[in-house]
Parts: sequence; C-alpha cells; structure tokens
Amino acid sequence: MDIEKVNSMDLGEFVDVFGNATERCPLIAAAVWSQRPFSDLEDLEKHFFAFIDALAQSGQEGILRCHPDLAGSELQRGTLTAESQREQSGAGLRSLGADERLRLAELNAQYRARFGFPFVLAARFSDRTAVPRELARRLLCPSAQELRTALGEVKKIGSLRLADLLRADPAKL
Ligand SMILES: NC(=O)NC1=NC(=O)NC1=O
Repeated sequence: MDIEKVNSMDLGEFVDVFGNATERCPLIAAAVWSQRPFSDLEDLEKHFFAFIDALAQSGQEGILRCHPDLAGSELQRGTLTAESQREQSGAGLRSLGADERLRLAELNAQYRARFGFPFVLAARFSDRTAVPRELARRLLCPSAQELRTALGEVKKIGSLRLADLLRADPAKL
C-alpha cells in the first residue's frame, strides 16, 4: 500500500486498517488520522508515537493495560487479536511446556502487582527463553524507568505492525 492510498482514506477506512497498530487502542489511529497527509511510513509512525508520548501517565498506563499477557490465558483461549496471535506464536509461546507457562504466569503476576500494568515486550524480537529472562530483569527496575521501557516496546510493536500494513496489498485488506 502506498502513502497516497493512506492519505486518501476516510476515517472509517483508516481506523479499520490502522486501528490495531497499537494493541486494542483504535483511538490512537482515530486521532492520528486528523494529522494527514503523511509524507511516508516514517512520518505516519512518528505521529503514532507523538500521540503516545503526549499522553498523561494514566493514559500511557492505559495503553499498556490493553496488551494481553505473553503466553497468558488469551493465548490459551485463542482470543488474541490476529497480530498478537502471530507475534506470540512466532516467539514460540504457543509451544511452552507446563512449567515454562507456569513460570511466565507467576512472573507476569508479580510484574503486574508491582507496576499496575502488564509486562509488554515486542515478541517478534524475542523468543521463549528471552521472554522470562527479560521479565525477571525488568521486574527489578524503578517504576519510572520501567514505564519508559514498556512504552518503548509498544512503539517497537507498532513500528513492525505499521511496516507490515504499508507492505500489505490493499486487495488483501
Ligand atoms: N504483553 C505483551 O507484550 N504482548 C505482546 N507483545 C507482542 O509483541 N504481541 C503481544 O501480544
């Protein structure tokens, strides 16, 4: 899809296509739409990120809370969004052993209890051994630093998803 096609979209089309660039946060796409026209993918991405950066901390934490746990109940139940499903499967999280899954569930629960939002990491840059290692490491970080780190992961996920969408053939959308 080329950027001219993106710039020609009405609000409904734009949110249909880009609404899940940030997991379960279509509001961001609805806000970014009004910033068109975009010069290229990088410019589009910049507007998504600027929206996130401009939010109050409560809004930023809200974005994190919209993310399903890695290897959590939604993965088991098959209720993940298509993008999350692909990302988590690609990291090998669908084939964890019972003990691996239990350890991740425990670490996710500790993390959420400490920070008040779920552990978020760009699964496409990770794998089944790195996820628990990163979770255990970040569990020890100061809250303010961890919020920044987690939002950085949201941006990595968004960047990959936007790149996929811009590469996608509109006929298949
Ligand atoms: N909690 C998460 O980090 N979730 C996810 N990361 C991804 O890359 N996809 C997800 O669903």
